[in-house]
Amino acid sequence: MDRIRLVGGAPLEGTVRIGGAKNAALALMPVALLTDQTVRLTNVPDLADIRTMAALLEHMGVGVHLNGASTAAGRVVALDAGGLKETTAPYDLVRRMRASILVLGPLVARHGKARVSLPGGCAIGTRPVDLHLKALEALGAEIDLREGYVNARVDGRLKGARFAFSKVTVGGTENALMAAVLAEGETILENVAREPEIVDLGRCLQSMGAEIEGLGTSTLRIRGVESLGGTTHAVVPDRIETGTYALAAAITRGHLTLTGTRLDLVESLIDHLRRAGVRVARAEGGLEVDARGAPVVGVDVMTEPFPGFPTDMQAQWMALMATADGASMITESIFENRFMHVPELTRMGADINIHGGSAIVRGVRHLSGAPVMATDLRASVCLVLAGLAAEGETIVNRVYHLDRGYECLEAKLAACGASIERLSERGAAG
Ligand SMILES: CC(=O)N[C@H]1[C@@H](OP(=O)(O)OP(=O)(O)OC[C@H]2O[C@@H](n3ccc(=O)[nH]c3=O)[C@H](O)[C@@H]2O)O[C@H](CO)[C@@H](O)[C@@H]1O
Ligand SMILES: C=C(OP(=O)(O)O)C(=O)O
Repeated sequence: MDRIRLVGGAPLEGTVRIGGAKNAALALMPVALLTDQTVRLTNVPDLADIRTMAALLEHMGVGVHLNGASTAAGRVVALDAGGLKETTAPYDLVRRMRASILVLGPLVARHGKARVSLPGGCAIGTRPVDLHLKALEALGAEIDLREGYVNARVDGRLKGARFAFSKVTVGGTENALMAAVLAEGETILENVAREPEIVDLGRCLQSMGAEIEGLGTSTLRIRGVESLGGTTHAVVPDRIETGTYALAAAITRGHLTLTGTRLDLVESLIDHLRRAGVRVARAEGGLEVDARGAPVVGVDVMTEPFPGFPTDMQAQWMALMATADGASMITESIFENRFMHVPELTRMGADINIHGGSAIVRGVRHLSGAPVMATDLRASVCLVLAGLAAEGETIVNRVYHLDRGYECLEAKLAACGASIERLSERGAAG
């Protein structure tokens, strides 16, 4: 299994190009199931999760064409569901990636049936999909759970309805939205997620002929149409990749320009960074993060649905706070088990205590490099950030987590002066 070797201490300096958002692309790819015309996505990141979604769609008979290697403008993926032959998402593919559940809404809306393996929990929490199912039932789908699978069917079309989510859910909103666009009549979805990935999904659907009002607000009004056409759509920039590199600049007290991204996607994070003492400014095609000479101070955060501070940035923020002046409290309100990075950061010399859903972090003068391992994507990248700031060598194990969400992580960091390399299975640099 590959590992990442880092030697910390160098302030990063340079430019990083931010790719398209993994979490937007994972919702946009199943959109192809809603039409028999071609859906062409640009700015698609080259990531393990994208390949898993491509494999799942191919298994169903969707033609998936990647334009080869990544280019400066990201990958183009063309999806064609004209020859769909299968409406089952098998356990073997779903267990590799929870976002596979996003095929459920489109399948039942356009093909009247779907059999999708229940994704189950993962390292960060139990992560039920009850609200996805309730929303689809409200639209008239008959759903039963058997042998670990969700079986959904409807005779004819789904029917528009009013449904209020009891809790804000990104995936639940995406599934309901993709189902409602082909339902008969009007659907009103209340208390929906407002994440930029939902807005991106909605805009893509609109470009295919869907009638949606309220994108970016907590109520969506959808007038169902009989069919949707093809489209070409550019995936929104990845705000979590943006935030991660912003914190790489901050934790190394360096200076990075991030291109291909937008400040409005990361406002809450930027607000917290500025309060910590880091300078952030809009730059041509992106933003500039300057922490040179900054005495980074402790700032509390609480994770919340967008536009609040993202749970997917909580671990990286903790790495920064571990090296800040003073103490901070980090409260995780979305997932019940998202502090797995704490014991590993502690092994690197961080001073962190967990009290229920909050962690008290007391900044230390120096972290020290160590062999570390994490059980999820953002926890793993938080250890990379800690390693960039630590004295000595850090080895991050289980790199496959990083490959789910960060394209060319080592190359992007090395180009800005980090001492970082990937060690292949046999220990040679690769
Ligand atoms: C592929 C993707 O886009 N993943 C993101 C998505 O995950 P995902 O869509 O799985 O996260 P949700 O927004 O659905 O989860 C939010 C909370 O709602 C709960 N819940 C969710 C659905 C449901 O039916 N019942 C229920 O109780 C979850 O357990 C969690 O506590 O949003 C999360 C929250 O911003 C991010 O951390 C993930 O990176
Ligand atoms: C939690 C994440 O992804 P997923 O929902 O696919 O597990 C993430 O991107 O941080």
